[in-house]
Amino acid sequence: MAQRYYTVSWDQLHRDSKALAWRLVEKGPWRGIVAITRGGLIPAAIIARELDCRMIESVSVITYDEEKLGKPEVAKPPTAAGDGEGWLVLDDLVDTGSTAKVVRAMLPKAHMATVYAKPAGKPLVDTFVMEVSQDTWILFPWDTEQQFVPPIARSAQPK
Ligand SMILES: O=P(O)(O)OC[C@H]1O[C@H](OP(=O)(O)OP(=O)(O)O)[C@H](O)[C@@H]1O
Ligand SMILES: Nc1nc2[nH]cnc2c(=O)[nH]1
Ligand SMILES: [Mg+2]
Repeated sequence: MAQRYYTVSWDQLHRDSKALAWRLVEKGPWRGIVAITRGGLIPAAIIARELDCRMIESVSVITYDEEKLGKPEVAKPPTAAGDGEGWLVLDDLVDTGSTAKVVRAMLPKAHMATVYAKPAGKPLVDTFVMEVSQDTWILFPWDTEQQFVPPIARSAQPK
């Protein structure tokens, strides 16, 4: 289990994805975008809009069962992106780098980018926006919902 959580709101995800688009627009032009599903789909949609790109491919890699790391399984390989030359591969984050490694092997010439990166996976991506520590679990807006929390005074330990 992660030692801490970092909650990302829809607003923040939109802002951080646009910041990534600003970095990527300078590195194009791009033939198309390969989204690593499922987490890469929303950043890919935001970035495709900013880069004016309508050629979207997907690759599905299943690496985690909730917070439990497993062996990456390719549920759907990319078919339209060849060896990846001129293509941009997008994911929400890189953590251990297991997913990125598998996708790199399929698309060796692609440019890989994520919105968030942890230190262990950082060397596997070409561009990212924000680094978070390795012991942090990022909670995306699709993983969470707003709910009641009790006042601090009621949950604090008595002295
Ligand atoms: O760098 P890694 O340690 O491989 O972790 C990063 C990957 O883990 C998550 O995907 P997940 O396997 O949970 O699937 P999902 O995107 O379908 O939710 C996340 O979206 C990245 O794709
Ligand atoms: N939501 C989420 N999925 C992950 N997969 C690997 N690391 C993470 C993380 O920090 N948050
Ligand atoms: Mg994923």
